[in-house]
Amino acid sequence: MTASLDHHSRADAARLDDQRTVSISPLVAPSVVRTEFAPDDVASATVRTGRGAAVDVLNGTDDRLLVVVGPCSVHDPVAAMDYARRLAAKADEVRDDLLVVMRVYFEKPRTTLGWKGLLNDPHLDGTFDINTGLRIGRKLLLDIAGLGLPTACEFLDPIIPQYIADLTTYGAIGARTAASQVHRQLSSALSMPVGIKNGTDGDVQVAVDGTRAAAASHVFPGTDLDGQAALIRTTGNPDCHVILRGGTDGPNYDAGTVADTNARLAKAGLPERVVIDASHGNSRKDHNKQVDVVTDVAARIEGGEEGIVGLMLESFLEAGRQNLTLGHSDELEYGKSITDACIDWATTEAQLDRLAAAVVNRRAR
Ligand SMILES: O=C[C@H](O)[C@H](O)COP(=O)(O)O
Ligand SMILES: C=C(OP(=O)(O)O)C(=O)O
Repeated sequence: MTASLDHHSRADAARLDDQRTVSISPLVAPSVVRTEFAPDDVASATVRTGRGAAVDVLNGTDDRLLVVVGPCSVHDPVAAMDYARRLAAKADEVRDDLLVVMRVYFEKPRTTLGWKGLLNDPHLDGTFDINTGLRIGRKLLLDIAGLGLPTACEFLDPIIPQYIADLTTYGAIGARTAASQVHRQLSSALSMPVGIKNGTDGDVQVAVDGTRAAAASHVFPGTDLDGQAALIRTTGNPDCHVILRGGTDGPNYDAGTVADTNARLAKAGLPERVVIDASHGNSRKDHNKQVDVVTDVAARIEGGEEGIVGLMLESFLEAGRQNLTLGHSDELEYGKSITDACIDWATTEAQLDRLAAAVVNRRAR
């Protein structure tokens, strides 16, 4: 546009623009980061096999439960790998009954303000070294895939998937972006199953609508692997589904809401299946209440309730949460969340055992 403007118009346009932009600097291209951290055969097989298994569980051709479990956010790659090694061993132990996928969440959608995740501020000090964050994040996904453990990410910024989506087995669209057309279009392009959360106010229809929109084909502006602006044309994603996460009015993991959600999905011509998030509005952000959710849902599953295909848990090495003071990450307690409170490792193992037993008991019915 600017090239066709005369000298006066260009000067005028410059005065109209960049009134609040402090600086614009280069972002490393996705292809560069992908080349630096390329998947080997083991990592590729983890993602390919994990995605296929997740689709089978969602479609009911695999009778296991999908369990997406891990920290609310990753802030320390060393602790994340420590957790991943334990989870990989546990996942192997329960593999006949559960498909375990580790939450490796790098992007945090904030209610107002706060640390926005490892990709945005990897040094936890407000320096926003995103070029390093993208490399740290991708390397972590690669290292976890190398353990044979599939990973899940929330996708928030529409540019980010080009850097990490190829290593991701399960994607999520959060409660704050479920209504966003940008995120629905993005979901329609993603090569993995994507769970779309109900709204923070508890509105389930927004997630049903999002699932329907993401199943359709779209054409939208995005970026290609070289970081160039590009037009993206998609097929639509048939593996999207609703995640019930509760809301400001309280929990929504009850059988009535599950049945109502599945009825809404059927009415929209979509598969009747939901994932239940034991945390967030369903635990009223009290990590201990996640155990109540698992206990209740496990009993219902083994009792024959249909339509629940998976659960999501927020879990880390240590229980609870701690506050981050930017620039003082050396003061943080190892293995404890700096965003939402999590259940600890021992409690996590017990919940996985309980869910595995529910699947065994359901089979025995
Ligand atoms: O899952 C994480 C949080 O619930 C979400 O990012 C919102 O966090 P906030 O309300 O602390 O900003
Ligand atoms: C931000 C998250 O959840 P929600 O969108 O449900 O608040 C999350 O799962 O990390």
